[in-house]
Amino acid sequence: MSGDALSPELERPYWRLQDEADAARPGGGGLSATRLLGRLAQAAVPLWQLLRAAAPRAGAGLLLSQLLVGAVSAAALLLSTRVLEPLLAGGSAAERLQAALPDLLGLAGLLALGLALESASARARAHLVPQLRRLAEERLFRASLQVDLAAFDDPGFYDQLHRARDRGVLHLEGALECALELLAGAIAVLAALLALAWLHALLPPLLLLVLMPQAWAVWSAARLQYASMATTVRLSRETEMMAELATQREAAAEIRAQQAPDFVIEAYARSADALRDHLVSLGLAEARRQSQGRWLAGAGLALTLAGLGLLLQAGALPLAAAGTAVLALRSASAALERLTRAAHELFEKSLYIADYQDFLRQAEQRRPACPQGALPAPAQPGTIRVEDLSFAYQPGRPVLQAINLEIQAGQTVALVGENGSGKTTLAKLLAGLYQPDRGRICWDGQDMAGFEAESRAERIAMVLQDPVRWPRSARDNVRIGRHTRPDPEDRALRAAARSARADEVVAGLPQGWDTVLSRYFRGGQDLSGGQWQRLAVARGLFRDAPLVIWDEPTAPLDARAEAAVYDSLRQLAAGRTVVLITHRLASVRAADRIFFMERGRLVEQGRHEELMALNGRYAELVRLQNRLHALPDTDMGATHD
Ligand SMILES: Nc1ncnc2c1ncn2[C@@H]1O[C@H](COP(=O)(O)OP(=O)(O)OP(=O)(O)O)[C@@H](O)[C@H]1O
Repeated sequence: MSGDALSPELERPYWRLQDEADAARPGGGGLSATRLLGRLAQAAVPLWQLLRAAAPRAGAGLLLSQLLVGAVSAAALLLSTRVLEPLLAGGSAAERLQAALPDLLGLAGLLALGLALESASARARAHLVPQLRRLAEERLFRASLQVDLAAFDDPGFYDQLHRARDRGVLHLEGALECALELLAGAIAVLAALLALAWLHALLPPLLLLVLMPQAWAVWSAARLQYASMATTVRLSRETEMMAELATQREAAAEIRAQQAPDFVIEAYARSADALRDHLVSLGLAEARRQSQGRWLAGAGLALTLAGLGLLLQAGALPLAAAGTAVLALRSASAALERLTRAAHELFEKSLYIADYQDFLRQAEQRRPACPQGALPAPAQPGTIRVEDLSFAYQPGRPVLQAINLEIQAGQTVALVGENGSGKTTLAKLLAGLYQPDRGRICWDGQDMAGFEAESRAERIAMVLQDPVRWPRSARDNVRIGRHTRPDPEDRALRAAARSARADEVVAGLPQGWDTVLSRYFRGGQDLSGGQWQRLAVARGLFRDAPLVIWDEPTAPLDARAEAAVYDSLRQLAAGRTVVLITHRLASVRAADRIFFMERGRLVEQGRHEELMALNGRYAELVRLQNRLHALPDTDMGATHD
């Protein structure tokens, strides 16, 4: 990676922020008040929906307590005037105190009520915030687990998912805090304004003289941050990428082997220095605005006090009301600061929340459609016929073209061909993981797209080329093949493991089947590539389905384990349909049918002997492999037959 700024491609995933920041630049529309209010409202809607779903009562209780806190503080302000009136009147101190006592007690009661409401609202928040996160996360995971597999091949969708996961959920949680702060601040300012309006109609405008400069300072600082958001995000991303490389377990060995620590540190320092300089200049500009705001607020305060003095002198305002006005001024200005800060933060978070919402909407559209009148798939998939099938991951770049083939029920067939010829893709279509762009796949004459997705998946066991290494126990790694299958005393589990020679792997683990297979956990254990593969094969065997699709099941296995897997495959084949993808042509000699693929097309098919007699592409590959293993062309070089 060069030290220069990242390529536009790497920045693009955060296009939303980029667009927003562009809009904030001169001529880009700017951060208008309507834009801000619109964004805040947009963020509030999903928050409110989540709150209602997570804990409707606690949510409503929280809102009510916030409103009551505002009402109590307005009442307390008004009562302060009545307390001040006798205190500022003539008479001895004892007489004045006695006259003020009832209202003083009332004021104390109101303050106590305010405190009780505050603590009730804090308790409700403590309940709500984790529940909100939990629900938001679950919605995200459910949505991503339910989308079509093809969605994961769309870089836009995949990026959106990660933005929603990495930032959306986190910011939703923070946004709730901000929204509550905003509400509390707004209610407190409103309460102060109402209380002052009650005392004298001229007091609210006087209060605004102090509040407006303060609001202006926070607002313009927010605009500055907003305008520089794209730069901040880009530089932070660069820095984070390097920080992640420096701390990742996966990269640790290679960084050392390539003697690259200095390279990583230098790359980190370049972007981190730029980020630091950018943040410092932004911070200084913000501080300038804030201090201008403070000076203006000071001037506003002087004007307000002068106005109060004039009202007092003219006898338009009693001294007690003037005292209350000063109290209201202090409380409103503190509340305004809270409010503007919360609004600013909520605005920033609203961008991420919009990402989260967009993702959920997209995911909903990407859910596989359940066809009207879908039927349960037959218990035993009969003859499988692929008719004129074509498929492309990206428009205009076909990976499979006009495939026609037939697999009889109970046959073991092999898909062979060079790298990238489309074998895995065809296997995934056979498994229903992708839908053909053209043509169809029929089970006993019925288009498999018309079967209920769940029941269709039930009939298929698939071991993929690069199986998932579940960071769970060894037992879970096998049982996940059919986790709901009752298996008293692990009998089926152990049988599957024996067939895949995974039992030997488990015997060497410190806690046997209960060993957690991940070094990320204390006491966890990692396995070699071949050992993982044995577990994956056991997983496929444990699944015990009538249609079995094996994609390179033995690639990383040693000869003994490979022989064991093929033995089990032969046993497994009885009564099942097996589709085997392999580059080891020796292992497909006994297949009932071999399909040879080339550049997305099916170019040859037949039994081994037929294809050898044809002397085409398959025969050429067989001869090549034999030469590699120094075997005569008549021999298939089977190591385990
Ligand atoms: N998810 C994907 N998105 C886009 N293109 C893909 C995707 N998966 C595979 N391809 C492309 O489709 C073509 C066929 O890939 P496929 O994995 O089906 O081939 P294969 O015959 O199984 O290869 P190999 O023998 O190397 O496993 C390749 O050109 C590959 O780059």
